[in-house]
Amino acid sequence: MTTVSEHAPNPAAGDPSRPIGFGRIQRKEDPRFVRGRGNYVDDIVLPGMLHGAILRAPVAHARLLSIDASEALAHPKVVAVITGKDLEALNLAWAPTLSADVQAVLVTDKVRFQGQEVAFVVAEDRYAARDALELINVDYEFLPPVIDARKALDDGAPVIRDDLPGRTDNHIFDWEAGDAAETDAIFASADVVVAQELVYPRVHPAPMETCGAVADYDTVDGRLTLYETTQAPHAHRTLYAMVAGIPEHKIRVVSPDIGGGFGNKVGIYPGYILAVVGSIVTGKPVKWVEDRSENLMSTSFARDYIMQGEIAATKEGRILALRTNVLADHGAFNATAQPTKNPAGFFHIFTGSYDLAAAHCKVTGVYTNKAPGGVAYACSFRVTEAVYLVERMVDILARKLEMDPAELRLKNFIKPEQFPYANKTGWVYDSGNYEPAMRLSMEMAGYDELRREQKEKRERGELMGIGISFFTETVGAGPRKHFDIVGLGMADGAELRIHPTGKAVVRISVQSQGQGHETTFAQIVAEELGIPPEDIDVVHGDTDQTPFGLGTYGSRSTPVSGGAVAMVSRKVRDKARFIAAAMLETRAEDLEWEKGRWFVKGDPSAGKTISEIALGAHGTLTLPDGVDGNLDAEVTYDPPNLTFPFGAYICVVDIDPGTGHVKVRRFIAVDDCGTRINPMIIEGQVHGGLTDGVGMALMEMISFDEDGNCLSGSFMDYLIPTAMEVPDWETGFTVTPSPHHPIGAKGIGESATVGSPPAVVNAIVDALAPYGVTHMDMPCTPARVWEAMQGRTRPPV
Ligand code: PCD
Ligand SMILES: [Cu+]
Repeated sequence: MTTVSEHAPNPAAGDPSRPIGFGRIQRKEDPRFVRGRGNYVDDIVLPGMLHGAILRAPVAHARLLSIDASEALAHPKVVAVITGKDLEALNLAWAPTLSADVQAVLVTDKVRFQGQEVAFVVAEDRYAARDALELINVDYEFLPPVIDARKALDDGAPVIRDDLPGRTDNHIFDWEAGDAAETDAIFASADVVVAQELVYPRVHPAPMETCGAVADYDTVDGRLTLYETTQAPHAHRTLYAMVAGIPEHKIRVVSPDIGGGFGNKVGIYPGYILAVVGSIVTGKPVKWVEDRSENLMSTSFARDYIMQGEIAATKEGRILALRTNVLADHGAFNATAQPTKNPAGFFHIFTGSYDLAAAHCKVTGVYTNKAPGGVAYACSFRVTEAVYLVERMVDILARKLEMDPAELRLKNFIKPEQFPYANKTGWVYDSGNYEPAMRLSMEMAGYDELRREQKEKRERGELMGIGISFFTETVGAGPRKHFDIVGLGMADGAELRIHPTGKAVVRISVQSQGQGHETTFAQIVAEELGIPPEDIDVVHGDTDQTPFGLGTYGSRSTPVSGGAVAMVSRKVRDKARFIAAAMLETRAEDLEWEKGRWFVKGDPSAGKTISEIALGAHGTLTLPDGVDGNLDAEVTYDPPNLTFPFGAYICVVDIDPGTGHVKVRRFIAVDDCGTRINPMIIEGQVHGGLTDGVGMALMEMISFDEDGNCLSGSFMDYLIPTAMEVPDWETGFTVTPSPHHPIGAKGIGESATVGSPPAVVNAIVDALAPYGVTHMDMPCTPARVWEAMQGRTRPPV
C-alpha cells in the first residue's frame, strides 16, 4: 500500500512506472457494448417523433434562384419543409463558427460547397423524408468554383464569401510565430539547408457512427431536450442559448453513447440546429441522423495544409533552425475547432522535440468551395501537421547529410535538464526525457539488425524501408487564461459524492466517445480514496447531471478533467480527515492517511476507513464547526499548463517493386504519457491511433474534381484501414510524469495518430532511396509509389 503524501504532485512518485488506480482492469462500459445494450442517438425513440432529412447542393458553387417545395409539402407524410427563407425569419439562417466566422445553416443566397444544406424536410418516417427531398425543385445559376487552394488568391478568382461585407477575395488570415529575422540570419550562414514542399491532404475523421440529433422542444414550458452526438455537451448548450435565444436553464443537452468522435463531433452542424427548428415548428420531437455520404461530404474535414518546409544545420548534423510557409485550405466557411487565439491552433509547436536556435512559421488561410471544418482529427489543433513537417524535414536532412536518422535525432533532442523548456515559438514544454524513449524503441526494433537486413536486401534489389518519427505533443487545453472556445475558458468541473455506505458517484464535464472514461475516471478516485473502481459510478454526457466544462478533444480529458477528479477526491479526503477526527475523538492533525483510511499517528489500529467515515458524516455525530454532514465535494480545475506527451516510433515496410504495394511489416511504438492509469486502455488508444496513422499515410484522402465534386463520398472511395493492412503493433513505454498535473498524467488519445504518419512515409521514402526518391506526399498509394519508381534507374550496387 502506498502512502499518499498530501502535497506530492504525483501519488505514484515512489515508483513512477506503476500504473495507478488498480491499473489494467477491464472496462466498465464493455458489458453493455458487447451485449448490444449501448444507447446511441439513433436508438432514441420518443412518442410522436418525426424524422428529418436534408436536401443538399448538387454542385460546389451556385447562386440560389428559387426553391419550390409545394410538391414535397403535398406528400401525405410530410409535415414541414424548412428553407433558408424560413430560417431568416427566425434569425437562424447563419450560425457562428468556432473561429469567429459564420456558416449558413441553410443556403439563402449561394451554395458554397457540394453537399451544402439547402432545405430540411420533416416527415412521419425517415423514408418519406428522404423521398420528399426529390420533390423539391431548386433553380440554381451555376458559378465557377475555387477548388485549388493555390489559386484561391489569384487575381480574378471568384469571391466565395460575398456574404461578408467588403469581401473582395478569398483570404481569411495571415498569421506568424517565431522570429523571422533571427531565423533568416541563421539560414543565410548555415552549412546545410534543405527545403521540401509537403502536402498534408484533406482527410476525414470518419467515425463509425455518423452525426445525428433528436430535438424535443416542449412548447408548453419552452424547454429543449437535445440528444446529440457531441463531444462537448456543455459548450453546445451555452452556444444554443446564445444563438437561439432559448434560456440556458431550459436547455438540456444529452450525449448518450457515442460511436467514435475523433474531432468530428466537436462543432455544431446545421443538422442539429435544423432538428431543433423542426421540433419548434412541428411541436413534436424530430430525429435527424446523417448517412455515411453526408458525413464524409459535409462534416468537418481535417488537415489540408500545403507546407513549404526548410531546415538549416551544420555539416556535423547540429540542427539550427526551421522555417515554414503554409497555405491552409479552410473550405467555404472558417469553421476550424480552435480553442486558441491562434488561427493555426497549435501548429507553431512545429519545432518538435529538438533544441533549435531559431524558428519561424507563417500560415495563410484561404476559402475554397469545399466543405468547412479543419477539425483536430485525433490531433490537438494542428499538432499533427506540425509533427509531420518537422519529422519529414529531419529525415530529409539526414539523407542530405548521409547520417543515420536515429543518430541525427539523438544528437538534437532537448536534454532532460533543459525542462521546463521554452521553445522558439512560445511554448513551455512541461517535461520530457527523449533519449531513453528513442533508445527503447531502437532496442525493441533491433535497429542495427534491421539496417543490416536492409543493406543485404538492397544488394538483391529488394525494397525495404525503416522510418523513424519522434514526436512531442501539446495536449490538455487550458489553462483558461490562454485557451477558450468563443470566450468560454478551458477549465473543467468535477463533483464527487460518497454515499453513506461508501459507494461513490463522480460527475464530470467531459464526454467519452469510446475512450473508457467510465473506467479510468473511477480509477483516479480509487487511487486517491482507496474505494474500489467498481464502487464508483462515473456520470457524464448530460448537462442536467454534470458540472460545466468544455468537453473532450485535443486529448484534454485526462489532463484537465482527470486533474479535476484527482483534486475533488483530495478535497473529500481532507474533509474526511475532520470527520474521522471527530469519530476518533482526536485532532485532525494527529491523523495520517494511507490509501483508503485515516488513522492515528503511531497507533495504526485506531483508524476509520472512507466508508466508515461516510456513514459517520451522514450519522448523528456532532461535527466540527464548518464541516457539513456529508462527504461530497466539487471543484473546477484550471490546469497551469498543457501536458507534453511524446513518443518514438519505428516503422518497417516492404515494397513490391512490381505493383508499388506497401506492406507495413512492423511498427514499434514507445509512448510516454506520464503517469499511466489503465495500461490496457492506453494500448487500445495507441493501437487505434496507429491504425489511423497508417490509413492516412497509405490510403485516406478527400479529393475533388475540377468542378468541386467530392470524389470521396463513400467508403468505396474513401479508404480506411482494416486489420488486413496493419501489422501486430509492438508497444512500449517510458514514464515521465507531468510535474504540474495532480497525478502526473498526460494525454494519450491522439499520440499515435499524430506520431505515426511521418514514420510510415519516412519508411517508404527510405525504401525508395535507391531510386533517388527523397519525398512522397500522402497518401502513398500503390499508384503513387509505382509512379515514383518509373523512369528512375536504380544505381548499380
Ligand atoms: N496517462 C494516461 C492518459 C490517458 N489514459 C486513458 O486513456 C483514454 C484517453 O485519454 P486522453 O488522452 O485524456 O484523451 P480523451 O480526452 O479522453 O479522449 C480524446 C481523444 O480520444 C481519442 N481516442 C478515441 N478512442 C475512441 N475509442 N474513440 C474516439 O472517438 C477517440 N477519439 C480520439 C480523439 S480524436 Mo480529437 O476529438 O480530434 O481532438 S481527442 C481524442 C482515457 O480513458 C484516459 O483516462 C490513461 O489511462 N492514462
Ligand atoms: Cu490538426
